Amino acid sequence: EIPLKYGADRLGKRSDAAMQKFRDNRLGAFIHWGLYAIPGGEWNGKVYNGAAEWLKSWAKVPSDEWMKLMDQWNPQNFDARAWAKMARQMGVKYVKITTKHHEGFCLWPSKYTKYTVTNTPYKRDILGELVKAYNDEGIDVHFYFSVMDWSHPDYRYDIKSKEDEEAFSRFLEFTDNQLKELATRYPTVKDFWFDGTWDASIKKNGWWTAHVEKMLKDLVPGVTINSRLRADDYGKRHFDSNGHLMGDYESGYERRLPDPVKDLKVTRWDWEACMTVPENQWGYHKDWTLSYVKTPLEVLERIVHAVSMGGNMVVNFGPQPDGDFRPEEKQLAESIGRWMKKYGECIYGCDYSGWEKQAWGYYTRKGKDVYMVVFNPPYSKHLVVKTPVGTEIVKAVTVNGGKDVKITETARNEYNVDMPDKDPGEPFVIKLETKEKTSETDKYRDALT
Ligand SMILES: Cc1ccc([C@@H]2N[C@@H](C)[C@@H](O)[C@H]2O)cc1
Repeated sequence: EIPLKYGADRLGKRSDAAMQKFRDNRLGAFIHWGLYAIPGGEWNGKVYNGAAEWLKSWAKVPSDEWMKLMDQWNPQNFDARAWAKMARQMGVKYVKITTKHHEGFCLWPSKYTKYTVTNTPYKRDILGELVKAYNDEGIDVHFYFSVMDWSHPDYRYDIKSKEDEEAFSRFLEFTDNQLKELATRYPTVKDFWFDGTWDASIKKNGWWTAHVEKMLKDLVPGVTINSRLRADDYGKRHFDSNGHLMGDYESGYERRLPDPVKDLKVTRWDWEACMTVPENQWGYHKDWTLSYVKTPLEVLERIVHAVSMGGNMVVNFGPQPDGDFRPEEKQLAESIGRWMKKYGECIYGCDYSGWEKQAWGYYTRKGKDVYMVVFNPPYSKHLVVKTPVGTEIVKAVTVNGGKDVKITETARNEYNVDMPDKDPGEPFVIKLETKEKTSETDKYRDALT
């Protein structure tokens, strides 16, 4: 291994209670809310089909013109308690909120910039109201923070001169101040999820990313930090130059998931995926017909897929400029919540099973219990299960029904699990109780080939 000053400061998964809670939460929601919600993807009469929160970039709007949107920031239908109730009903255990996205507009009254909610007709501390409302519902709050800040004159994409160096040094101090402000104003924050850290300017300042991780962990004991913040001595990001994960969990699975067969390496570390419901809209876009919009079942499958590989899943919501949610997102939350109420025990506190994936769906595991989450019932009416060597199935029951399900041993470490008598008409869950195999001898003979 090569010596590093700013590489991973820990090998292996964190094992403290705060990280266990992060892991057990499993299902989160993203809130992308900022000035970009006002134009909603349209500028000067032209609708752009790129990500709505990047409209300033697509339409090449100068920052001072873009920030004039603050005069229109007045979300009269914003109700933090209603947002928190919707999150509880969806069954999310945490919410990640964009405190400041690339545009530089702050949802909290930062004293380090004029681009905040204070200087809008609305005035109120939206972030503070959301932190309280979510926490009151027993929901953890995570802060999304974009290091790249299009509104700040000292931001630099690269460091090519002494002037760049001096400006960027001022920018890093400004960023430190905002992060300290967030950590001290909202001490119940459980996580910082950094974005906007891919530019050369950050890669050349790996030391600063290590300093931010340490500063926040000193200010908020137990807080978790995503790998995307981190660059090492050589500008290597997420995994340091020795291949060790930096931060507390990998945060590279944005709008994509690891393959359940080819990418099993991810089960060795903690990771969290995040996803959009349309193809690529994080912020509010007025026209969702411009790309495919995932159905609740397609969102659910991604949630289960992530948990089956020992990861978390964060489903994105882009609130409207008036502070309410679009009907499609309310329906999604309601639909996922209905499923979680019945079957959520296969998600919360669950992890990778170590069992070989089958076509009918995904496994998750909690202790000695293995859950079968069935998305694709087979014409054979038998769900094939292959247990690891030394493990046998004692019992199978339906979750949310408690009915026994017949299991037939078909070969060594192979079983047919019957489908429930009545087709649930939706993805359903069977809980397998397992135990270590008592005897190694059995009636099966391997072929001689
Ligand atoms: C190329 C690109 C850069 C940044 C993003 C941001 N990361 C997501 C989590 C959103 O915040 C999106 O704006 C997406 C694509």
